[in-house]
Amino acid sequence: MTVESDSAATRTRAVPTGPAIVVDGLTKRFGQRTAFADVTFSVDYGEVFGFLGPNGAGKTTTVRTLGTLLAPSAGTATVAGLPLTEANGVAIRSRIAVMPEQPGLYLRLSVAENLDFFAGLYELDDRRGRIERALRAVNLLDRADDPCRSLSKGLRQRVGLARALLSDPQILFLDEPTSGLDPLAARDVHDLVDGLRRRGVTIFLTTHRLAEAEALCDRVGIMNTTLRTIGRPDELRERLFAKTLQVATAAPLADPDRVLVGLPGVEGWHASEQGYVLAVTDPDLAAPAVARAVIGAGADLLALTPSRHSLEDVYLQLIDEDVEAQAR
Ligand SMILES: Nc1ncnc2c1ncn2[C@@H]1O[C@H](COP(=O)(O)OP(=O)(O)OP(=O)(O)O)[C@@H](O)[C@H]1O
Repeated sequence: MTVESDSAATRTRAVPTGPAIVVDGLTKRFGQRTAFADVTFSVDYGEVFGFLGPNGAGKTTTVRTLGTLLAPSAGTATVAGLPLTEANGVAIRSRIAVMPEQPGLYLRLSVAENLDFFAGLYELDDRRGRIERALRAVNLLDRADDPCRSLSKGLRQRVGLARALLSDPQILFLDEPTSGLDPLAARDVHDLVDGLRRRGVTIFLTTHRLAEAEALCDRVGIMNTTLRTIGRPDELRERLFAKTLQVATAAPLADPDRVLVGLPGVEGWHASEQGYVLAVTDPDLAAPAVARAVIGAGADLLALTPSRHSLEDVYLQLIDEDVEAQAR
């Protein structure tokens, strides 16, 4: 089944629905070294999927494998509706694009000349039209004649993105697209990724920047040779961390058990530096009852704050568990 949508380069084309990528037990070894093992997940068309993990976790090798640049050692995958086999390599590559960490541009050529060179290499039709649409998609039309040598790292990254968009891919693999960029240039890339998502491009994004993944990605997978977890950022937070309410009072409660135990949604409490940490089933249910009880007990309530765990907390928790397991 297909639905109509704008393409990455503002042209209307059909965007397939269903899984864009299906990976089942995929493994890649280089001799004795295992780059990644027994990885299973799927990504839907139109999703922005974040692939996170520490250095050496196997992210780039996974992208290179799904991008048909490396053959898997075991397992199966389907990419853009086609089984990942050597025979399907050309057909898969015509439906996807991979933007590596280094954009790999010819610095002496202009932006447009670079894109023309790659459009020729990929044997694409309508080169002028494609180049114009790709440049428009990354807001670089006005820099088309500038030599790439004269561009900042952030702008070169945008040219790399334009290069990846030339073939109007269904799936775009972005490997560390903001690596080495300053926060403003990184924000530009984020805005572009967001724009591509709105146009229905499926994005597979590897990154070390957890705030970036949290802001951009519908779901994330956390890798450390094997896939440690996968889900929406809020799901992962809920799965890993208990919900709490921090209660700050001007002075300690005379009898915290009498005030806090048995309140709706409150499962337990312990003292903290600022006051009390309450384990709760639902902070929205517990907070009003806690506020009434604390004030009712004659205490001055300074703050009532639900716990906030970031994707970074989830990541660090999982990776720390791996480090501890290896140390044992
Ligand atoms: N061509 C290769 N030959 C041998 N080993 C390799 C090769 N490519 C990658 N590896 C190994 O596979 C493992 C995974 O590497 P990979 O580059 O996929 O990790 P990564 O998660 O992308 O890391 P980073 O965040 O540092 O880019 C590493 O141990 C790496 O040394």
